[in-house]
Amino acid sequence: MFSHSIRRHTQELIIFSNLQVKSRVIQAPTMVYIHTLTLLLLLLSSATTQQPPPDAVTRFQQYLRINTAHPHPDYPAAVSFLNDLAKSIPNLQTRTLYLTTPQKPLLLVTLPGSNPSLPSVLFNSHLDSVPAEPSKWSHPPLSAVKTDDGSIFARGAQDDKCIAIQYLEAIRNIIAKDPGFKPTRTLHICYVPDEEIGGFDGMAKFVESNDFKELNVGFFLDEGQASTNDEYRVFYADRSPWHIVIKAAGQPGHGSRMFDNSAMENLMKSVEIVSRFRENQFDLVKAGMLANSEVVSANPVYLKAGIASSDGKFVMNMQPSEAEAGYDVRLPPTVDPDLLKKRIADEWAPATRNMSYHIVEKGPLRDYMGRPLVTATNDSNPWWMVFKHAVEACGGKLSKPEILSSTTDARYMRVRGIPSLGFSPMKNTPILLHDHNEFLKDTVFLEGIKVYESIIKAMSSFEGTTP
Ligand SMILES: CSCC[C@H](NC=O)C(=O)O
Ligand SMILES: [Zn+2]
Ligand SMILES: [Zn+2]
Repeated sequence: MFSHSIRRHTQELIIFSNLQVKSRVIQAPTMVYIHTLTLLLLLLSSATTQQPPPDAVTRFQQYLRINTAHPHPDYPAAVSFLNDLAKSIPNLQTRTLYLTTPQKPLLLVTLPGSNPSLPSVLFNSHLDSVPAEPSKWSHPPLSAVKTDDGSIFARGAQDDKCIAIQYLEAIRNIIAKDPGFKPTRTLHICYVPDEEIGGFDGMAKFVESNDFKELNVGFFLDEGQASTNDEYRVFYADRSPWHIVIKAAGQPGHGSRMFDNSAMENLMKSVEIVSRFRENQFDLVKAGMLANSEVVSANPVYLKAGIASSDGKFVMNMQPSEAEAGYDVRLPPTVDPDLLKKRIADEWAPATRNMSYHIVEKGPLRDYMGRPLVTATNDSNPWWMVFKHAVEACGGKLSKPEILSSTTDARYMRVRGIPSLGFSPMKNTPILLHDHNEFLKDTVFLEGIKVYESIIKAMSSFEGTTP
């Protein structure tokens, strides 16, 4: 029912966009003139826009210069660029889907396989980036400037515009070397909006659509993170985000009075308790017992209290009757969510201290069978074996598979039982996602293309049976 209404909505939007050109009656000689002019314009525009720039690194820089940072990402411009790029590669088909508004398109690129009845392989890259603070950067975040040592500075260089271009360049290279190349399984690439803000208008809508169901996806490859050493990192799960707001109510009164049960006192006791929990979790990491992404993180992100005065400051001689704190909490798939909920109710926000709380679970914790959202990285998962061998076949080394600290759109696949890995081939690279001065070296970017060539060939031509 739900997916039907999305589909209808999508079709309406497509029809709407086809009706943009207004019709009117034109005389015949004028018509010929207009046709010639149109043809000339078309030829000119294909010469200027269809022609890809000369090399992969330049194409990467061009993509980085399109502003897809929140809060105003220019998705149509990014999709138009990627669509042109895909169209410059033989055999690639493209489709633009509108799952919500015309401002949030999703681009689907397809390399058809010779046996379309086999489950397909889907590679993903999100179109959006987090914002940047230009004054804190050594080069403007949209400049994609390449310094003498080959470092390309731009917001999105690592997260995740590199993989967007690497996928296409890898296919370009495969076909250039072997023009008759046709994979067994169909390979799709999707470019989705809004991952950085939860994917609710992006991947979450896409997986509900008939367009997605028709792809019959058997394996999903998404973004990962850079590694600071010589091995590539690979991720088999994400932590799940909870946004928790803790509220305290309490006795108001004159700023000079001492009394029990003020809202601020109640909230601050909570803040201390959460901080202690955070410290205990972090100690496990510092002691080397667990990785960062294997513990629960609970980071305070805002505090709100006080009575505003007319000059925009706070009234200092009033103790407020309400106070609240916001937390970004991340749960690894190994943690029992009910135990954490009990801890929150009993310790972080006890009703006995006039506290209340609200948890927004920003994603599922279990798949449709009630299993934790993890992808097997052993020989029970043939996709894992093919992936691993493909990376090794081109000389790459993989470090021990990890849980990702943050959250990606892969959770929308794992919840459907689709095996999914997170991987961005960036080694010997500082981890700069969401940081100032995000950059990627041209040599690392180009080496990543070679890795994807190997992965794409192996995964799309894998003929074995899959669970
Ligand atoms: C609420 S889901 C947010 C997803 C986001 N992804 C990347 O940073 C993250 O914060 O991990
Ligand atoms: Zn990302
Ligand atoms: Zn990100």
